[in-house]
Amino acid sequence: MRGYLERAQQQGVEIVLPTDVVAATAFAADAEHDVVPADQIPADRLGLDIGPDSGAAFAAKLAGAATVFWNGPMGVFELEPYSHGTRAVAQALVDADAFSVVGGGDSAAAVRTLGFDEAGFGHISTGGGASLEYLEGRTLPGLTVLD
Ligand SMILES: Nc1ncnc2c1ncn2[C@@H]1O[C@H](COP(=O)(O)OP(=O)(O)O)[C@@H](O)[C@H]1O
Ligand SMILES: O=C(OP(=O)(O)O)[C@H](O)COP(=O)(O)O
Repeated sequence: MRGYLERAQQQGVEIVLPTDVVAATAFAADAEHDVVPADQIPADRLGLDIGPDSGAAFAAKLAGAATVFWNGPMGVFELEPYSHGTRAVAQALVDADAFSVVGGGDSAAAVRTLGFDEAGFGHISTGGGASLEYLEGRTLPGLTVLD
């Protein structure tokens, strides 16, 4: 992780990390959960979503973007208490002028499960890792066959 952050800094790429996290006592919707600073998750808790400050910060960054590629929900969106971070990012994409691509089976499911109109996004693909490899310029066997 630190290696990635160093490489990004060297190349002038900004990485925005969460500053707060929803920390729960168990992987369950009815578990006790609180928002804590990202670097202070108690040892007996699980971080299951980004917190509201992070959601707002991510949304603010997305508001000014021209193109957004979204791969991966912000938390365990399937459980309501931990769906708010993912909802904040999805709403930011809908509100932004950016061309947005949602890539990933779970990200695509999140957009639908949370009730967003798919028309609010530029493109939704079930391919997550595959989409990223395609953007890297790698050859995808399935596409090669179609050529
Ligand atoms: N903090 C977390 N702890 C456990 N599971 C998580 C956490 N955050 C997200 N998840 C789960 O990971 C899955 C998303 O996987 P991911 O590979 O990131 O998405 P995609 O398929 O869109 O690429 C979802 O089922 C989500 O509930
Ligand atoms: O994007 C996905 O996963 P990934 O983000 O782990 O690559 C999809 O769930 C991949 O599903 P598939 O490999 O059946 O096309």
